[in-house]
Amino acid sequence: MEVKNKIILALDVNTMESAMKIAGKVSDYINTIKIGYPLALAEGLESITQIKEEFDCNVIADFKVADIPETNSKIADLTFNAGADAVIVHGFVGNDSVEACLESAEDHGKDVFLLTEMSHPGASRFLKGVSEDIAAMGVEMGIKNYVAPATKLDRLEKIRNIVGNDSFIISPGVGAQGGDAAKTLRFADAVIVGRSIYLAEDPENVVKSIIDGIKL
Ligand SMILES: O=C1C[C@H](C(=O)O)N([C@@H]2O[C@H](COP(=O)(O)O)[C@@H](O)[C@H]2O)C(=O)N1
Repeated sequence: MEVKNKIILALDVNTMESAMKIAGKVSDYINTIKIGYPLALAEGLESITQIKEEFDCNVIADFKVADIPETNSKIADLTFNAGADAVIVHGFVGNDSVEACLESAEDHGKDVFLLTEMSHPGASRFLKGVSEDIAAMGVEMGIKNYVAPATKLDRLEKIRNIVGNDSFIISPGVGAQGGDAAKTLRFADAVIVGRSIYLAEDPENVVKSIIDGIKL
């Protein structure tokens, strides 16, 4: 996935009106948008379709898919049919559940991002202990796209070392959660930014300053 300016907008607003407004303000700089439960539950899977059509952008559906294989297949099929280019899948549920999403992605010519470790403090209690195994499972399964935290650079580096330099890592936690874009991009290929952009008075200016900070 070609992510313009290495920035993915996490569009965690709960109306199409605000989604369109914010995405429109930054569309010159951002070509990849992550849509998760806030917008999808509020406005339906149609939100994916509309954003994709309006901005001709990459859409990553952040549904953190984590069910049994049969249900994962249904979730992934519905998500890709709505127009998503990729779906984020939890790895802790094991390879059969992840495989179900991979098969759906293959059927649709789309991608899976495997979520290895999360950016919030609570992830250290359980997920941290298995995140490297999850990354290793992803490698065994031939997965090339991963999610790993911008707030824990030591963990991000470990995940990079496991998945290799030819894998594509996107990292959430920049800005509102304390992560730094430039430092994160030492190990990741793109950063995910939500509140710092969509809550800003001037989202375009925030994006431009992140881009400047990355270039330094
Ligand atoms: O570990 C993870 C996984 C998950 C994800 O990207 O899959 N996210 C998502 O990334 C965005 C950060 O938003 P903001 O904090 O910039 O407003 C939100 O949509 C979160 O749901 C994380 O924040 N950490």
